[in-house]
Amino acid sequence: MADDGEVRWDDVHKKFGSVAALDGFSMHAGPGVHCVLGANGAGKSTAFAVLTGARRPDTGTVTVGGTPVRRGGPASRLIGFAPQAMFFPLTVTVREAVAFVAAHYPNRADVDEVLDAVGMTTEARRLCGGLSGGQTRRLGLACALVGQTPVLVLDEPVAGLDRPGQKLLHALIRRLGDEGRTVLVASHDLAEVDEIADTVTLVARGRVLLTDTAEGVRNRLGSVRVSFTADDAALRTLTTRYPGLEPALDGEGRRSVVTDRPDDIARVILNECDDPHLRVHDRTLAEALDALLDEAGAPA
Ligand SMILES: Nc1ncnc2c1ncn2[C@@H]1O[C@H](COP(=O)(O)OP(=O)(O)OP(=O)(O)O)[C@@H](O)[C@H]1O
Repeated sequence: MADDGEVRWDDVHKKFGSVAALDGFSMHAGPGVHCVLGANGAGKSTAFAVLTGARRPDTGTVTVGGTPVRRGGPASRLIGFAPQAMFFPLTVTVREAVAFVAAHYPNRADVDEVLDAVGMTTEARRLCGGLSGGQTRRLGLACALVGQTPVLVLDEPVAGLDRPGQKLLHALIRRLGDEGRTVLVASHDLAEVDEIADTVTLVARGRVLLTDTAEGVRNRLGSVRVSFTADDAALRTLTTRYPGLEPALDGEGRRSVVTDRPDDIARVILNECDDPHLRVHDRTLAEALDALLDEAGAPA
């Protein structure tokens, strides 16, 4: 019997008219934070919609905790879902809206604690109709969290939140992942992914291109960046020795290259320059993802 937090899509197809939103989508995730990336229209939200039972796949299977998903079926009690946009009755209070959602879950959290977790304590008695965009987003997240479900599906959770709200949410998502919940996050924000992801999945044209650990993605390509200052003669020597190398220039006059041969590059720079201020940096996850998305022709 699969753990309640195990989610799985097997060869899922879903068309809207002639558009194949999912075209053989297969993915598996267990406890931890799993970031799903891909261009607009890649199929991320549709993959989430078939997981939560909001949409029915044309073919293929989707399971949560080993149970096939169907609208209103038992698997839906295992999932807390915050889609990109949520609409609330204008004349109920924030607290009432969260309490209404909580009533559908057997293992619900204390409503006020959840409102505190998303930074909405002072808005608890406000009417939903009077909330700002960011406050409505936080309310949607509170509704996703209040069921204390083993699986959380968050579609661009911090879009529209102010910086303190983003930090609060990122810390919360990390904590939920560390507690052993399965948290699926669709995101376009590579810095966010770098901060919270245990695994990264790239989606393009309705299919999964790759899934790897954050560490695995960092190591997939030439994994370090070498930065330095160099005069034109030294740069010429470097690019002659390594054709194809195109050192980037930053605003402070420093050059940098991403390479899987940092020792060789560093040796040339140290030989050619008197005072190159050489630094070797670990490549960030965002840089590695950018390169992978470019390679796949699938911008984030
Ligand atoms: N209800 C719908 N009717 C018609 N086409 C749809 C519908 N929902 C999604 N699509 C189409 O399916 C494809 C996948 O859309 P989806 O919303 O899953 O992409 P996404 O990866 O979540 O994009 P974004 O990053 O913009 O949110 C797109 O071409 C989209 O236009």
